Amino acid sequence: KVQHSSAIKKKKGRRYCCGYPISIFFIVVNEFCERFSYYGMRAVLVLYFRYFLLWDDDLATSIYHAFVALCYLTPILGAIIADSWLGKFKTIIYLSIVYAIGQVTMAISTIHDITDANRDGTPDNFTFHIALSMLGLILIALGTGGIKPCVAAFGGDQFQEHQSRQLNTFFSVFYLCINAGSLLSTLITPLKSVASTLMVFIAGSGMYVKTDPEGNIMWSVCKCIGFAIKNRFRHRSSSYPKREHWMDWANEKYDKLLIAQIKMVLKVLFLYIPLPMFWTLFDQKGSRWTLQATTMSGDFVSILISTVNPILILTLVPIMDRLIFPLIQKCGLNFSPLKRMTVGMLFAAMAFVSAALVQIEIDKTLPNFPSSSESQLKVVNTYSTTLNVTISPNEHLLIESFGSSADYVTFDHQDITVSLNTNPVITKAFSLIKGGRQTLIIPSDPTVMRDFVLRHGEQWCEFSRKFGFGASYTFLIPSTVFSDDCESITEVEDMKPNSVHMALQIPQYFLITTGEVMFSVTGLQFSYSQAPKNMKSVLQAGWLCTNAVGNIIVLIVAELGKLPKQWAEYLLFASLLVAVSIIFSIMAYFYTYIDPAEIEAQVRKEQGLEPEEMEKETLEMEEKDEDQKNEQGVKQTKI
Ligand SMILES: CC(C)C[C@H](NC(=O)[C@@H](N)CC(C)C)C(=O)O
Repeated sequence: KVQHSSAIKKKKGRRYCCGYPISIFFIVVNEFCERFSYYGMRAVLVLYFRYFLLWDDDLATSIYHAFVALCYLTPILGAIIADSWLGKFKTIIYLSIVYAIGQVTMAISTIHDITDANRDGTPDNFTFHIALSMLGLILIALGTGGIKPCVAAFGGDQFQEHQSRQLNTFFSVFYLCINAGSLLSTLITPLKSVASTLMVFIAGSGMYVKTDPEGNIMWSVCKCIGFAIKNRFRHRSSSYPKREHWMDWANEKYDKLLIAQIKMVLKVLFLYIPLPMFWTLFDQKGSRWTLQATTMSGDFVSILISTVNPILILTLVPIMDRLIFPLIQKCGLNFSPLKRMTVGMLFAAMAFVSAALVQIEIDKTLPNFPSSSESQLKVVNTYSTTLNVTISPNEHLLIESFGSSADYVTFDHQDITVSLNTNPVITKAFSLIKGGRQTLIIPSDPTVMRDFVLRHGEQWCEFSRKFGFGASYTFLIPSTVFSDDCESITEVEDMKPNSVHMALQIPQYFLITTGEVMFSVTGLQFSYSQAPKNMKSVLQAGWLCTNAVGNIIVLIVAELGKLPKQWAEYLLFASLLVAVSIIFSIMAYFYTYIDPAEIEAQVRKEQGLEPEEMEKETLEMEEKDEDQKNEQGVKQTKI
């Protein structure tokens, strides 16, 4: 009772603005700064691996995905610390310090002068830099992941039970801040942002509602589940009467309230099983879709593509919240949170169908590369006259001087003989590389061959033309050329530039972001509303874990190899998500929404704890009155 009254006393310090507790301002600004720091660092991480640590593409991508997965696994640790030991407020403070140390460690690891004794611009001891950066990344993952479930749940704690509308708006604004932070971080450098994150959070210290942790709750949960399983196994004979729920087998030893709370959490966690599939598709934005963009044309659009998701979130969240959802409600349709999440999944599946269609368009324009048993050859003629080139047995090409064969010629054998109609006729045998592309250059006259560098010292030729994305060229430089006759240099296009414009990716980004708003924002709210009071952070962590599992699936899929056609892989993922969303909708159909506070009150009542409950209710009523007075006070002051 003493502990309870002290919690209520703290609640009485609440201050309001427009019906919202002022304390949430500090929490959303804190989230904005944290995401600014996280995404700013993440944006340059692969580049750091690739160009500073000199790792290859595969290693850089794998470590990057492993880091992202770790960031969404550590929430479990943060939630356990918060709900069982330190409480959310202190956990956020301590883990933010760990986060800041991680960022500083990471920053130090990028200073090559530390080990560059000979000052040649490259570090002398890569092991030192790798070890330091890995330590930094682990600390960052611990910090960012650890505080993530606590910040969302701590924000939710600032509201009272009758403020469910404000609570939903809070989660939407919270999501907006995540994306505003990430958007800004791609535009400006995230300098000192972890320090600001911490300072903003501490600034609101006096205004927060801080609920105390209830002992080592996770340990009690594990012991209770373990006991229920053991007890069920001991009474497996059919002579024992069945119990309504398998957790009821813990009734003999554990508190009914704890059992009821575990049941609530398990019910939601079970519902989460199919959800990682959504994130598997969502997270391919950063890998497969980015690779798809590299085979497309468009300069400035590439910047837009990297920021299109947060920009769309900033526009779609208010549109959905203020227009679409109320409109659906007005039409008398019950668009419950789980239905929204199912529709969100279907949107993500549609995004992948759109990606497949774009891929089919791209494939039409991509060069036809040789299969592993074929070889391809292009012939370039730098001879002074047009030549008739015969490639055995029956390929005849007419190539004018300083020109090339129209395209690569494909052979299903490797040994060829090339004959030229020069005087005398020249014939030469070649062995081509299997599965490769080669160019055969017919020299002008081997005796007068000379080197020419396109831009070097005295001799240079400037090309003002723009080279297309993805194209490849060969320059034919006559042996007689000097800097004043650049015109005689001929350009042969080996590979055509990409011609499918990046703007075609916008529909798939629009669809996946619409899906994200329906799925992710709703999932965040749902996880908070369905969790018992003492396990709010744990359920937030469970929700974030679905993202970690999704990322791990991406890693496995990338390692296992791909289908021969990329568009087929996109369609496969889309169909998998449709199948998963059907399973999820069936599970959702059988899920009954609960009010955890009401269930807890009911169990307490059954346990004969009415007096305390009544006292709490009375206190809450008093508090509600006081809050209303507060709100009116604010309004009157405004008037
Ligand atoms: C697991 C998530 C809820 C991740 C969430 N991401 C987003 O909101 C993205 N739209 C951001 C974008 C820049 C990829 C987060 O908390 O970062």
